[in-house]
Amino acid sequence: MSGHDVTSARLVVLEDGEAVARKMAQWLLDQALAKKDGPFVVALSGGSTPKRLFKIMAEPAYAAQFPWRRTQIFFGDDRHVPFTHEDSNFRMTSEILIDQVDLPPENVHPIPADGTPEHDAALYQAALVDVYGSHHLIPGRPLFDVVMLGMGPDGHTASLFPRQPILQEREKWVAACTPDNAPHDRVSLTYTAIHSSRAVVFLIEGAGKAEMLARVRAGDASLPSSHITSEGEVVFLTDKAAAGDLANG
Ligand SMILES: O=C1O[C@H](COP(=O)(O)O)[C@@H](O)[C@H](O)[C@H]1O
Repeated sequence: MSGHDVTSARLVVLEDGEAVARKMAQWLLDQALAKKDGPFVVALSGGSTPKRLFKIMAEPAYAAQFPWRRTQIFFGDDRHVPFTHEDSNFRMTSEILIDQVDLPPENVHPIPADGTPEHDAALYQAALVDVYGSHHLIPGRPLFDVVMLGMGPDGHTASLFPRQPILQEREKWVAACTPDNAPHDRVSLTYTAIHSSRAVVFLIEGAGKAEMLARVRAGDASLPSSHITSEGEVVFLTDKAAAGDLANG
């Protein structure tokens, strides 16, 4: 696949998690305002890292500037649990961001969780096809403007977990995954869908992720995050603690 990968990705190192979240919020606003042809389509990450970003995006002064009505919100992955479950990425994002801003409900696309994971993955792909307007990904016409990603301590990103068949999926845009080292069945964007993006941005914070980030930057093929590509740009936005020695070079 042509485009950019994690070894050539831009590394942006900021003082701390607050600075990372503020930078990402401003960058997202700039991208959204600059998008003139069609909707601004974003895939959000889950877990704990994006919470600070979502709080900033819900602040009245920020939210008033954001073009919510022409923004389509998707999720990079979710745990296959009811929307009310404490581990649901959709629940977390709704409470902190979605319910606080002027987003039309039809612009918000939670990953369904009431069928089998495989069936719900197919439904989610259909929702993406609907917004994209084609069953086939067209190079030069990305599915997403921005895919936000996190990274787990095992090198997983979205719900692309080590040792799982989803890592080999190249046709489907969305697939099910059952990690052997983390709770819950998952539904996740595949590498193929993530690649169809103008930009992929990893948000990575904390000293606990420094070793993993260094291995991913070096292209360690055993880690799922190392295989992320985008037909646009790939960026790591990190705090000093996660960047470790990479901050110096
Ligand atoms: O399970 C998940 O983990 C990753 C990383 O989460 P974090 O808590 O370390 O920020 C996250 O990006 C993904 O969306 C989530 O489902």
